[in-house]
Amino acid sequence: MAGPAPVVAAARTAVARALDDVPAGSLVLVACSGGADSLALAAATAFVAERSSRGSRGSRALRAGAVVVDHGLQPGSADVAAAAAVTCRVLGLDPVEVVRVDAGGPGGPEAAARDVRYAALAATAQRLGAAAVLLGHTLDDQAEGVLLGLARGSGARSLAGMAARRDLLRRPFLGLRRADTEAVCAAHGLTPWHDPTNTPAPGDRAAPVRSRVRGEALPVLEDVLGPGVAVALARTAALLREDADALDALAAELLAEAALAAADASATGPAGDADAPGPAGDADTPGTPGPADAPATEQPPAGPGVVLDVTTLARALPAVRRRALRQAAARAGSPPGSLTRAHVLAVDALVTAWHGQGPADLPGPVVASRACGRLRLHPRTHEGE
Ligand SMILES: Nc1ncnc2c1ncn2[C@@H]1O[C@H](COP(=O)(O)OP(=O)(O)OP(=O)(O)O)[C@@H](O)[C@H]1O
Repeated sequence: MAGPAPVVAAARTAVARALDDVPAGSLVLVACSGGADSLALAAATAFVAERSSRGSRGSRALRAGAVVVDHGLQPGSADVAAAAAVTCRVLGLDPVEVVRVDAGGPGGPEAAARDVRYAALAATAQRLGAAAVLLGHTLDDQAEGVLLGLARGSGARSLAGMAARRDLLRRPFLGLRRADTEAVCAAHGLTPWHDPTNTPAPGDRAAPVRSRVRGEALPVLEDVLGPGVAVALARTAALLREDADALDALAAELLAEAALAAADASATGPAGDADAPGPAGDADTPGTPGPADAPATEQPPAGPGVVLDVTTLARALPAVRRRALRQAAARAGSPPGSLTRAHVLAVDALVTAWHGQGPADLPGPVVASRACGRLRLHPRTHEGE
């Protein structure tokens, strides 16, 4: 007997690999919108769970269910969600839950819907005791995100795109194309729902920007640069993920080292010699602490927050140091998504271009200030400090 179509087999293999560390007996949940990607994922996951039950002495090795989130943003969304849930049950997934959310939060409709969706998926997984939540993002989704990130001037972490695994979340289809998931659905006789906002009319400036990247920008790039642009963008994400992971690890080490050095210095008394401004107009001189003439009244930073040794920070490479400062700001209470490069450079200048400038204001609100060879990042108090 002929086996499944190659694309069906590829989808099943991708799901099985994504779940290879999930303990026997676990429940895994497919996040299903009813679109082609997540319906194909539901079909592949149902197969993998069913097959896992055959080789495990009667007890099901894996249980697979589904969560359908109804954002209530479009007329008929409840019907779309109900239809997706029915299809998931027919495929053999159990339990299947429809979760209604209120997507009217801040940040624009797309961002708000995404935030409440992820929160609903996490809450449902916790309530049902699921070991993993599977998402249907494909290589094309990854490529679109990288292109958007490039156009917005993002750094390596953002260009690294979506992780194949992060906490409970798994994205088995990052190596599959959107056309593959359509083909998997067709092979199973499934009719996916096509979200009308995903296919806006050309030039529709009111359409979600990601849909326009998908429908207009990427096709133009493929036309000009040749086919393979999406694959190349996804490869960029994979390469930068390795780089960003390495740099983040180095930055975390630097942060720990700089915090330890600051604590050691505190234990041995105020430094008092590293904070006099350098020569006037010398703001770009990197990493050169000024002469030992700090005002006698200056005290080392006190109170809560993150305290770091400036000399340790100044020795590091800019890419590592600026990441460490970003991590420090986040630790002090700055929402990472709100920290711009300008914010990070302002804190970096306190380390490498010190000329007695005042504190740097960061989102949170958090304040970064330098005194006695130490950099302190802390939540702004109501006294305005
Ligand atoms: N309403 C929803 N309910 C549950 N999961 C969802 C929902 N919307 C999206 N997801 C999950 O997030 C993934 C990516 O979402 P995105 O909005 O990019 O969907 P998409 O590209 O339209 O995918 P699909 O074809 O699966 O709808 C989906 O494949 C699915 O796993």
